[in-house]
Amino acid sequence: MKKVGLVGWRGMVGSVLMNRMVEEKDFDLIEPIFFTTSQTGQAAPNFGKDAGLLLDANNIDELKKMDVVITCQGGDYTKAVYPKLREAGWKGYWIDAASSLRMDDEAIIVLDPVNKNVIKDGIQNGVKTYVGGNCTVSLMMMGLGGLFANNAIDWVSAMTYQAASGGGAKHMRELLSGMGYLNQSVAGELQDPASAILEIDKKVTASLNSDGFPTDNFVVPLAGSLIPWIDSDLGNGQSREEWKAGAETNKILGLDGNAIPVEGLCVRIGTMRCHSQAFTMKLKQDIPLDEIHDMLAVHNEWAKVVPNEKEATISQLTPAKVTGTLDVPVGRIRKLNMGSDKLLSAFSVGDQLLWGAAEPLRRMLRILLED
Ligand SMILES: NC(=O)C1=CN([C@@H]2O[C@H](COP(=O)(O)OP(=O)(O)OC[C@H]3O[C@@H](n4cnc5c(N)ncnc54)[C@H](OP(=O)(O)O)[C@@H]3O)[C@@H](O)[C@H]2O)C=CC1
Ligand SMILES: N[C@@H](CC(=O)OP(=O)(O)O)C(=O)O
Repeated sequence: MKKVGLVGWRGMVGSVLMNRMVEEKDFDLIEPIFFTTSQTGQAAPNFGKDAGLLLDANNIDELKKMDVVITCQGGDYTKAVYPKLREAGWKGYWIDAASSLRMDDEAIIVLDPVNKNVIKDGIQNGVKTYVGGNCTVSLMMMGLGGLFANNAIDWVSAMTYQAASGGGAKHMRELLSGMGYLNQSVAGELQDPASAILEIDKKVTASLNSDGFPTDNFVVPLAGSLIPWIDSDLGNGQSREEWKAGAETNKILGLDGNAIPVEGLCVRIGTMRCHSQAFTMKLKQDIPLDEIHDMLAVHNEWAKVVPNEKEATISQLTPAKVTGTLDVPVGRIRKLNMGSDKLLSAFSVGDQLLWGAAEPLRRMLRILLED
């Protein structure tokens, strides 16, 4: 049995990963060893198997004993530990949720329903470092996988609606605190059906901009507002989150540079853990809608085509419906009335902690175990 070191298992992404590993009985196939950066020596969690005590996640000698290390601990941890581990001669498999190593030549971005061939080639060629993709990129590729696989896309613009969870657990809490703060500020008026809506709105706006509104994590209000910037400022008008779309999509597909341009604006909105995206695509040729539906539906078992009708859309294509599931529904598929039959729109929703973070890592482990 392979010794698998788990780092970051009690964080938000790590907890989702542990749940999925239990559901899929992955622990039956491995010898799990749990690491921590803060609780060395305490009892390890028991996911159906006694795993002794927590080991120090910065102890290179202990990590060196692992066949595989899976980390959801974050980029700073990866930057601090991964080079030392490799310099110490460790030849094991490193599976990582953080973005730090994604674009390194020695790393493959994993999303096996889309790039199993790239992963298999990598294993064959001795690649030992496998990194999960950015959440919006992975979710776009799960939803539109059929079009990418058929080399049907000339370019795509992805306008995102990203959930608070992308920032981490504290950001989710802040969103809820903000919602509560706004509600409290007009609780009395809401009880009274006769109260004037413009008075309510005035109070809500004042609350949004008041010093008491919780903004420690997002810096500005999210509840009752939105934030059209995610991740750092690259200085060229683009956010790092927007840059990832083109860079990672092409790397996942094993294409050079920006072979398929992917561009757009990334926006944080007040949802908990589902990222949504509105796509505008130029197809390489005019493909009939029913063929597009077929391509999307057969590509992977999680992409679900939603008919472009009001009832189906509002009941199936929302974070409320999708949260906690592996489904990636894709709807609003239509040719845009802009003078070309090659211009297509689509909208997708997906749980960013599942396909956007934990699931590709879990499946990468499975691929290694089955290899
Ligand atoms: N959030 C997201 O959407 C995505 C995140 N990622 C990557 O995953 C990394 C981890 O993200 P995320 O899971 O959100 O981070 P968390 O902040 O939830 O967890 C990170 C670590 O914080 C430590 N920690 C300290 N206090 C607590 C506590 N009370 N409960 C749980 N853990 C605690 C744990 O380490 P220890 O046990 O060692 O103390 C834990 O592993 C990110 O930095 C990013 O690189 C990737 C894709 C998406
Ligand atoms: N940046 C994403 C979450 C994330 O962690 O992305 P990445 O793994 O690319 O750093 C978001 O905020 O929604």
